[in-house]
Amino acid sequence: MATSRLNASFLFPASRRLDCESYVSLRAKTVTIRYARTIAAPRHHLVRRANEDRTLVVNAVAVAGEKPERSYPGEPKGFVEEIRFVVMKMHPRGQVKEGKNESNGLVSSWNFTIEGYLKFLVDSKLVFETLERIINESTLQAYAGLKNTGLERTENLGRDLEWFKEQGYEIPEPMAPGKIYSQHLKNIAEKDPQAFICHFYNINFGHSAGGRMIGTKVSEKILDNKELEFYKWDGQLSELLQNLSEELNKAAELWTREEKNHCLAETEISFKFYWEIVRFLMS
Ligand code: HEM
Repeated sequence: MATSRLNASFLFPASRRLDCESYVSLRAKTVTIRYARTIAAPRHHLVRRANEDRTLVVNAVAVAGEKPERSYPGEPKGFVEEIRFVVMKMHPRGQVKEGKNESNGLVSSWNFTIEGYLKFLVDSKLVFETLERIINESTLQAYAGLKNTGLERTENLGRDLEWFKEQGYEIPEPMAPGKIYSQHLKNIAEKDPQAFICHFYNINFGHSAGGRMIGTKVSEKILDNKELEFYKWDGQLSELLQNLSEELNKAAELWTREEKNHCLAETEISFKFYWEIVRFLMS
């Protein structure tokens, strides 16, 4: 019999007494158990830790001959890799190759205009602003590690828009795609942290990947290679992203498989909503 590390999490009704052993024999491995309100912690020799955030970590004994649970693409590397896998499948193939300079794909054929780019920047600012305000003002434990990641973009975008204004351009008001996305974020922020965190991941990582690639092309084609603040970060971007990945993986460790799947399912909404903003760049 072997004892192995855990990745499964399990929500059980506070009213029911937990029968560790029967659960363990179903799943084997170590199990994280979250519960909604204080209950008598199950007195069982398998309980390793009962902490303030109402999580019990249990070492379970693997049952001989038990089939391993279904694993999800990316799962062994952590939950962020799972979301990444889902969102990458939503990208048309050419887009990713283009990002790696392997093809002259979709974005290269777009005829950028300052007018379209300004709409894109204004709506992006509204979305980042909403995302960042929610995280900063929320008292939800799930968002605690997402404050001050160094990836915040609102102020930088504000400086860029100021620069365009100084150049004599009129800054448009936010349009429907930005307003709709922002409203969606507000709607889910308090009641659905798994969905909200999906957007948090996609917006931050999407901007640092495809977003930067698009920014470079816009800059070359219509801004005389001017590098905007939107694409500048204090410190190493790779490090900031790595830190955020770790925080997101940590948050997701407390989720049930159903909650993780719910987060993954939100990816499609995130991609669609942000895509509507990216579309301002096509003309
Ligand atoms: C024209 C539109 C887009 C282009 C050209 C594009 C391009 C790219 C490229 C080149 C990568 C890097 C792939 C790699 O390193 O293997 C990437 C990654 C990614 N994209 Fe997009 N993308 C676009 C739209 C979107 C949208 C609408 C979203 C969702 C909000 C999104 C979210 C992401 C995410 C989350 C990643 C993973 C980043 C990482 O793990 O570092 N992308 N995209």
